[in-house]
Amino acid sequence: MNTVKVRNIEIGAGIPKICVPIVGVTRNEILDAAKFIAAMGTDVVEWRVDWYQDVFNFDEVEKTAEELRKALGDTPILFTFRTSKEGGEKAIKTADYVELNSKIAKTGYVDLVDIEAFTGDDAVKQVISAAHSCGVKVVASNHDFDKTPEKDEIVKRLRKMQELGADIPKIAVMPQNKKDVLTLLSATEEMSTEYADRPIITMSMAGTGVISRLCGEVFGSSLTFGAAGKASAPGQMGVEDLKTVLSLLHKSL
Ligand SMILES: O=C1C[C@@](O)(C(=O)O)C[C@@H](O)[C@@H]1O
Repeated sequence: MNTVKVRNIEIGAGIPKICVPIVGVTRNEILDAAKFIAAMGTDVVEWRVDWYQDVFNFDEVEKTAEELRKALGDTPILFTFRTSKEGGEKAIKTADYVELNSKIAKTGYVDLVDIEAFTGDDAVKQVISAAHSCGVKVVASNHDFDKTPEKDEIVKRLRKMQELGADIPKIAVMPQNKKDVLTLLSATEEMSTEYADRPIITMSMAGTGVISRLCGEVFGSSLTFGAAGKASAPGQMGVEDLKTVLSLLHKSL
């Protein structure tokens, strides 16, 4: 199993890494959140840029990214535009989405970019190759905020992300009952032991799915999202509690 190294964090090795999202609307809100998170300490920060009011002005995005990098020191930054069709705040034209992700990768201010895997294979490959050409890693993602697909379908999507060349395949699904959480965990176990040659990230959302955000080290998910202030998705636990649970489990494994 290959791991993914970003700055001094090795995703896929040992205890699952904690990623804290920033969902500020203004530059000040974003930087205040960054300072708060930096003081608290986390493995990775996700900038959910779809929340940012100036996201369609790419020069402003770059300026904010530069400030964000300063505020976060050496903490790796994951840059994510979550589109409205996958549960995010805004819609974006595919050409702009590719341009935004490619441009931000080139700045050197971010370490990872998130590309929604079902944007279209050409667009996904374009972002992956732009990111890789400047040493930026790619998380390919897929979200279902209504339901949990069958196990085979979840595995199929994760495998497709790997085949497209993403460094880290990721899927977030909504459980309608407890069995759906088992389906997600079972797909995670199967993908990570039988098919993946790289780290993967999976989660079952909301309260019913919260267990899946804690047991990644057992079933094969390498990173978990935790909230510091406003959560970016249902079911995210506070970072301090998350750290406690992950380390308790780690000690007993
Ligand atoms: O893809 C994900 C996972 C997530 O949706 C979650 O359920 O924790 C939170 C998002 O901010 C992130 O981009």
